[in-house]
Amino acid sequence: MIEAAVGGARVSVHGPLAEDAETLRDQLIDDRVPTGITERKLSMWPPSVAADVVPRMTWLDLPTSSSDLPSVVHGLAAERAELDRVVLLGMGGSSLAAEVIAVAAEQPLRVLDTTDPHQVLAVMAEEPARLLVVLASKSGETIESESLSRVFVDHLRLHLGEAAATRHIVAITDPGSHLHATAMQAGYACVLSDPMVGGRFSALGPFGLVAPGLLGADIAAVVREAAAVRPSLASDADNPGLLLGAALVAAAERGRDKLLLYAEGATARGLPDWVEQLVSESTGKDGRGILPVIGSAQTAAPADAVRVVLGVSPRGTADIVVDAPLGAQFLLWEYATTVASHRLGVNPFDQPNVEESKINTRAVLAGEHADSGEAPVLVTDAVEVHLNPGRTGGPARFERLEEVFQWLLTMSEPVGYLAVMAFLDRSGDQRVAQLVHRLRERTSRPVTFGWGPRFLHSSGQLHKGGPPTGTFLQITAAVAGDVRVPGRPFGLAELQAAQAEGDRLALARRGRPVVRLHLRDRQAGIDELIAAARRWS
Ligand SMILES: O=P(O)(O)OC[C@H]1O[C@](O)(CO)[C@@H](O)[C@@H]1O
Repeated sequence: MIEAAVGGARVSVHGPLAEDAETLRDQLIDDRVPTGITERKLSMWPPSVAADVVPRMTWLDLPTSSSDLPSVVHGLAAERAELDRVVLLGMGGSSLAAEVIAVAAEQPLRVLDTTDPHQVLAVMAEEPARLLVVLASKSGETIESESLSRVFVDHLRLHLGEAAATRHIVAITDPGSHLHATAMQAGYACVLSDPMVGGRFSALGPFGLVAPGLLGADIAAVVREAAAVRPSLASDADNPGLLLGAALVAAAERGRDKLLLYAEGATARGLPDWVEQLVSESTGKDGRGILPVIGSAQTAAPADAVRVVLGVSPRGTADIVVDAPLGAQFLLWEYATTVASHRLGVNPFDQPNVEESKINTRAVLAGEHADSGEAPVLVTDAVEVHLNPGRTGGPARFERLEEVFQWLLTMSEPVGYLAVMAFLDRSGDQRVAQLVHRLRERTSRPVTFGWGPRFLHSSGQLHKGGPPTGTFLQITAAVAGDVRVPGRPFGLAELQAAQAEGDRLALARRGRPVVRLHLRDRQAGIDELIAAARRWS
């Protein structure tokens, strides 16, 4: 076992990985990586990315530069004390950390990082007079956030009147964005972010802190926890972030490039989703990358995976344990991901392949690709099964849903993974997770799960840009009622369907196996999937 501890944070590496991690850590020290990162040296990075990477290292300053933020947020909250239902509209890095902090603080933050009309309608059904809506988008242009902003601004104005609605809206964005201009014009409270800090590295800035702070979470403590470990990042000894990065890379370099992430204890409960975005979107490109797999029920990790526990490991079965207060977890993982990206030779701050699905989505919305939906290869009472558009190989027909599951698992052998992507309501359709449990019981391969379109801003980058070993199961569904997007020619249901189709086309274009299960009736369809999975096991 090898460990590094500082400021209440402790990283330990166990079993055979410990020796490899120690060797690699020493090599990183010889290469002067700790100061290379903290002193933002261009020479750390391949020349093709260095000029882009180095100016984006200001996330290292957030433990200091965010020290005034808690009092700003406190002021905003005090002026809006009666608005006790906080709704956060934002994708990926603009909402994931906020959700983690709110979960740890047991504050009921309503996060809408979706285009699912059912999930959105459930929040719209709440009393408008109590809503405080946070519009969170660095760019101000992300289609989900922009559409949801239109929906909620219109909703508040309709119920409260234009003048009164203004107090119910807080914007978080980069200076100069379209959202910034709108906020200024409309008189919304607006908290500006550092434009050089990328979304997934912004946990300790306004995107992570404002929404939970408005609900009363102790965000000053989160900043302090990060500040306590910040000095260690420049040092060779007692640098837990360096050991974590070394362990991730040592494992990946020996072919163990999947992280089975488990959270232990209330503090870390929401953390795996945030780590998933950070690691997969930062490293998953140029055919390389580390695949996080959250909360797998598998007892035996496949040979190409390492087990990572966030919190105190009770069973001693982990390869890596990161036991730290939340603020320190954020900073250590950001640093370790930067170390891993350095070693992999990728730019941690871009997400080139997310764009592909976005372009396809816009094309689908514009009516192109109208013929991409080939005839289903199986139709049951409530489920249609579609294979890759323009696919090569694979069965021409399936007789039963079980055969579809079996085929997908076979396609993920021997070194791949199966990604289940559900474009459903993550509050109302949670039962679909039972299907994932069954699939995990039937395979030794990693099975990931993501809600669409949320995962598009997380593991979606790695699906397309990372190692080409994924097999994909997409679940889409009919909607019972749509939500109109004011000023746009589409509603949320059409947008959600176009996002699923856009991503399916991007995956299929790479020759990856993709099955789409379309639920013609949501609840009956989910019932059928679960029943088929049970019959099969
Ligand atoms: O804050 P924005 O600009 O709306 O972006 C949201 C998310 O979309 C991405 O840019 C791409 O997935 C993420 O990196 C980011 O966190």
